[in-house]
Amino acid sequence: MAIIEVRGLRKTYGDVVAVDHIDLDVGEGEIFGILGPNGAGKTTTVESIAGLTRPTAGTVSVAGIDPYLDRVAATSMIGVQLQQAGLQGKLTVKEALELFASFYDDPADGLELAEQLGLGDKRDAYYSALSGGQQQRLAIALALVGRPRVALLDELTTGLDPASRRNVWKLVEAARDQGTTIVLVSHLMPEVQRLCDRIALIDRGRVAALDTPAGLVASSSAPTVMSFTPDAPVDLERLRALEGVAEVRQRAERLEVVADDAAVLAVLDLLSRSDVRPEKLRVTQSTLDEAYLSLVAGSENEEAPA
Ligand SMILES: Nc1ncnc2c1ncn2[C@@H]1O[C@H](COP(=O)(O)OP(=O)(O)OP(=O)(O)O)[C@@H](O)[C@H]1O
Repeated sequence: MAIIEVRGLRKTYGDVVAVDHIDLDVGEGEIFGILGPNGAGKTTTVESIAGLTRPTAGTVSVAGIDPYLDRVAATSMIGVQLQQAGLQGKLTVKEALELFASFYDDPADGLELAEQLGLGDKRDAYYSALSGGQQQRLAIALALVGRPRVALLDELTTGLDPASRRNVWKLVEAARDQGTTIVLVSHLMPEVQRLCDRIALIDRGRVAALDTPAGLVASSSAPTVMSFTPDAPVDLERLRALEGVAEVRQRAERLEVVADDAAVLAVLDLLSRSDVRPEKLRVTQSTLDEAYLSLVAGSENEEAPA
């Protein structure tokens, strides 16, 4: 069942069309990822789902309410981590967690959450005295402290160190296991691949693709590359003639065969019938990174994710 329904969402700022016409359904209990180039409209979409911005056209429903019009219900149901938390500098970590917990009926233990995010020794520190990464971890804690039905996490771990990133991933998974539906924006492919059940790829204000991480990889045109050292001469023309083989390259004593997934077995079969052993065989499947780049190819925006 969809807990978030976005229909025909459009948002313009003067002449700038931030979101063009977006339809999305996010199922209850899902971790749903939003990917896309800088300026594609991801934050605007998340802010619309949070009810923080008024759509120019279209509708947003979160558990049956309009989050822009019904602010009271939205605040008690949705936790939001924005790129700019905009907290008062003279609020301590503990005070901020207590304040945000007070918006919800059944909040988690804020200090325990702070501990899990490595902020245990910063409980009495002012927000303004935290480092950028610490402020970001606090923003994640504030989004999750209410055990909200829906958590919206924008640029989840951008700028966090690898250990903190893994802690955040565990927390996000734990929140989902406790029933929170999560929408996250990220530029980090390993993060999206590990966490997300489905991904919407947003490009120039529209949904360019929507699938599971594996589905996106499979549907992209990014190829598989087989690389091996043959122990005997290979008839390269016969290899090139196989269906699904796009290219055969000789790299010193190694051969690289660029092919679609289905052709891999045909290549191995031909080698076997020719009595050639493919030594040190490596098959590099296309990654989500490559799928992303092939799906947004042609975008006027040159910027790509890290
Ligand atoms: N308040 C605003 N006023 C004017 N233009 C805006 C405003 N907010 C966003 N935009 C424009 O709308 C477009 C989409 O912005 P948005 O922040 O949604 O992109 P994004 O996909 O989140 O980008 P990023 O990955 O860089 O965070 C951009 O062209 C941006 O300049």
